[in-house]
Amino acid sequence: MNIIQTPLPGVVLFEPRVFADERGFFVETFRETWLAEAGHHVRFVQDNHSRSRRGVLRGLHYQLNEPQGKLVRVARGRVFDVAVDIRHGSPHFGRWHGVILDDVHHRMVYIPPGFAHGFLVLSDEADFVYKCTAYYDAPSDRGIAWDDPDLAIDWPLADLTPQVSAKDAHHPRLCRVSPDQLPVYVR
Ligand SMILES: Cc1cn([C@H]2C[C@H](O)[C@@H](COP(=O)(O)OP(=O)(O)O[C@H]3O[C@H](C)C(=O)[C@H](O)[C@H]3O)O2)c(=O)[nH]c1=O
Repeated sequence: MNIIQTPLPGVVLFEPRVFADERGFFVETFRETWLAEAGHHVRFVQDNHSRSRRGVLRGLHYQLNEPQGKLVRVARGRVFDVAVDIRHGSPHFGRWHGVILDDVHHRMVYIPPGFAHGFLVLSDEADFVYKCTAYYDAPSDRGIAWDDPDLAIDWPLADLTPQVSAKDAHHPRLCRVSPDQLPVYVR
């Protein structure tokens, strides 16, 4: 397993060893020790799985109460995955990092609590699976505009027109979110 600290502090890339043979492949997708090795002492309490068609963009989402850390990966397909530091008081506030996740290299990303998260599906279909460090709390589910001009996320749209949910189409720009509606940066 390669553990790579990304240029966005806190966001970590995991590159597992993939064992391919004539039957197919085998890959370990989670070890509790990986997170500790990466400097994150967290416990996961919920697993999620979403399936999306090409061009779907889910995000940018975050949870205000009990912010969720997420260990994300693509079980099938290919996506462009983005994390944004939106923690009020963070020295990296408003910075984003994007990475391709797919079912060839099986890379995973850990996104700490307090970051907004989203992804764009590049394959015909994508099964996106992830572990969360806190339970889903619908009342405190929040979002940031995926196309926020201040974030200027370089989504690999090419010929894609993003398909976003009605909810995701109406999230505010980060600059319009009051600080009390943002996760707090804890040094
Ligand atoms: C996230 C979640 C959703 N739901 C229910 C609520 C809705 O009735 C339905 C679809 O929810 P939503 O449209 O919020 O699903 P996504 O757009 O995939 O949201 C996720 O997408 C981005 C990329 C994330 O990082 C978050 O994990 C999460 O916000 O599932 C649950 O019951 N439990 C959950 O944990």
